[in-house]
Amino acid sequence: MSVDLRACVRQSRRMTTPVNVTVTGAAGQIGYALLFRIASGAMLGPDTPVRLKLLEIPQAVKAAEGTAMELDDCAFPLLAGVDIYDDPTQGFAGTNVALLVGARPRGAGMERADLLEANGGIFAPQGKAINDGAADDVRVLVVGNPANTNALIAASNAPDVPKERFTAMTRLDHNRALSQVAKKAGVPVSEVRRVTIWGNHSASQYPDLFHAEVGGRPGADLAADTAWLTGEFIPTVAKRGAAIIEARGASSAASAANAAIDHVRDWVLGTPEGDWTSAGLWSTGAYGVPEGLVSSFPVTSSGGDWQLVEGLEIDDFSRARIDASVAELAEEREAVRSLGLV
Ligand SMILES: NC(=O)c1ccc[n+]([C@@H]2O[C@H](COP(=O)([O-])OP(=O)(O)OC[C@H]3O[C@@H](n4cnc5c(N)ncnc54)[C@H](O)[C@@H]3O)[C@@H](O)[C@H]2O)c1
Ligand SMILES: O=C(O)C[C@H](O)C(=O)O
Repeated sequence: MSVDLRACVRQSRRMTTPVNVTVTGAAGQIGYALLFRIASGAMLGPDTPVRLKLLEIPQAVKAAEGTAMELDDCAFPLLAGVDIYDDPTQGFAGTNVALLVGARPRGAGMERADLLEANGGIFAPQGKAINDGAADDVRVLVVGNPANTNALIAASNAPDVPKERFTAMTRLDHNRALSQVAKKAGVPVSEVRRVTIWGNHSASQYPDLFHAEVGGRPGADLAADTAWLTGEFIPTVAKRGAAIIEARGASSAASAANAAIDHVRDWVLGTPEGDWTSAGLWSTGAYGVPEGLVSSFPVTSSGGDWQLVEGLEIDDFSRARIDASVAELAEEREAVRSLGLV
């Protein structure tokens, strides 16, 4: 019998029933930065036991076993067990939270969309396995790139799971925007609220300050510095992934894992009063984004569900940028249609 995830979290606190969390790509860079924090309680709260289900390709199972040994060695009080699979059907059986990280990262000079063909094929079978075997309350976060379109592929292959349970990660972009704004304004990150990432997790994304509040002042005051907005802020946030690959020689890992934790924690436990965050959601047509694209929107969460922040005024400057990113999402959807993935 299925149970609602929030009820499961509440029940876990009383009875130690673990929440099943599947992490794909568990032996990868992000997996290594993610698993220990999930097991410590950072994602589902300090009283909720978790059972980790690690899904890897056969060649990486041994490395995943090493990570599982280290998880054991941490003696996390909340960790009820770790199982390792190389078969999606088993990896997603009974799962309540699925973090789809496993996919190839881009290298220097590539765009995330260049990964569509290499990675797209991973998400159709995983969507089917989630459809057939996950718990009825399953919540899915796609991290593997191109994240929005991979979420679209997974959701399209899971016809029995409500579309709103499939999300793509733009929380890293959101957090990057918070930091850039805080630095510019000389305020702590905690004083930056209601920033929005619109569109695709790609260089076309639009980080929007026009509804933000920064140090108690309207974000529009900062955005009025057009040279900074268009010459620094937007490109710095949108191209940060490439800048990190260039500097580190590998794509972001700890910050991506942190963003995944933030995303799921807020989804399950709720967003703070008076603020919102950004997440890639299946569009129902809001803000002119065509239905059935997975696009980033401003969202709050309560009761274990995302709610779109509605009624924001979108001026011509923002409209053009949202439209450009959404057009890219539509192109990616056409590309995966032609590959037969949706
Ligand atoms: N959305 C975001 O903000 C964001 C941020 C950072 C990275 N990413 C993406 O996350 C993905 C993972 O990045 P990484 O740095 O951990 O890469 P990585 O190469 O270090 O690890 C990827 C892991 O996935 C595994 N894998 C591959 N195919 C799999 C499959 N079918 N099932 C299960 N596991 C599979 C690999 O064996 C490997 O261990 C990349 O696509 C990267 O671009 C997204
Ligand atoms: O940019 C990448 O390819 C990795 C990731 O999506 C990021 O934003 O850091």
